[in-house]
Amino acid sequence: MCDPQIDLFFFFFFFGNSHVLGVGSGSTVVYAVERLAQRVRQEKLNIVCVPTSFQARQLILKHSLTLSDLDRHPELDVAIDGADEVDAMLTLIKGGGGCLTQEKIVAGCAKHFIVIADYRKDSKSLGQQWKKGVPIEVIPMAYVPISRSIMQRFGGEVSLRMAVSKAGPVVTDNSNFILDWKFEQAQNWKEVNFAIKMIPGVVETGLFVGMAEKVYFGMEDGTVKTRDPLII
Ligand SMILES: O=C[C@H](O)[C@H](O)[C@H](O)COP(=O)(O)O
Repeated sequence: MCDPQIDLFFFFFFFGNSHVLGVGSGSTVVYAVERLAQRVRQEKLNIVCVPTSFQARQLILKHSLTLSDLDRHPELDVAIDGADEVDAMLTLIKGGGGCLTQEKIVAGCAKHFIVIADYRKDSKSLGQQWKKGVPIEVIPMAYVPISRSIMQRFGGEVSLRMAVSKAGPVVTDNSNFILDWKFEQAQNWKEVNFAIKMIPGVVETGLFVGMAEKVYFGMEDGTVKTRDPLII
């Protein structure tokens, strides 16, 4: 993501100087927060930031931005976040880094939800680019029945995400487990998201349907492509 496009984004959404911003998680958001911090310092903007994860909170503190939460700021002007995959309708897969639940809550509280991603996340249909499946955050004691239920109803393979530098499973910022559902074919993502959420023990899915308002793709040649939803 090049700076001019990030500037365009900030110009568009921060035309005043007092805003509440949701800060997403992952590696891409880091660039946006760095640029935001520069602008806040240079222009003395009054921006309050609501994090979507432990990582986002640390990022906000590292850059001496003003940290807030949904208790104090339940309505946000804009939330900015990365994605693991974005399809033609702006349906997203998120949660590759295990942070989907707080991200969805914060995005849902924002008037505008903007996604920044590199060209490798851009696809026509979910599953073309992101091969690790749809992340689903679950209550630990329910991970086996939930896995079985998803496979029986929707096919594919569900696996418990295992930690890399720790024995056992990944534990989320909310003390839950993550399942990764490798689906076999494109689905009606709105219906599937709803159906999975209805399974007892499911906390949230990494399917973000009808939420993103605009996506900025950083392209290989340094240019930026934008996409607005075809249907919301
Ligand atoms: O769990 C992680 C979040 O959903 C991230 O926003 C997503 O994985 C994209 O991360 P990155 O910008 O590192 O590709």
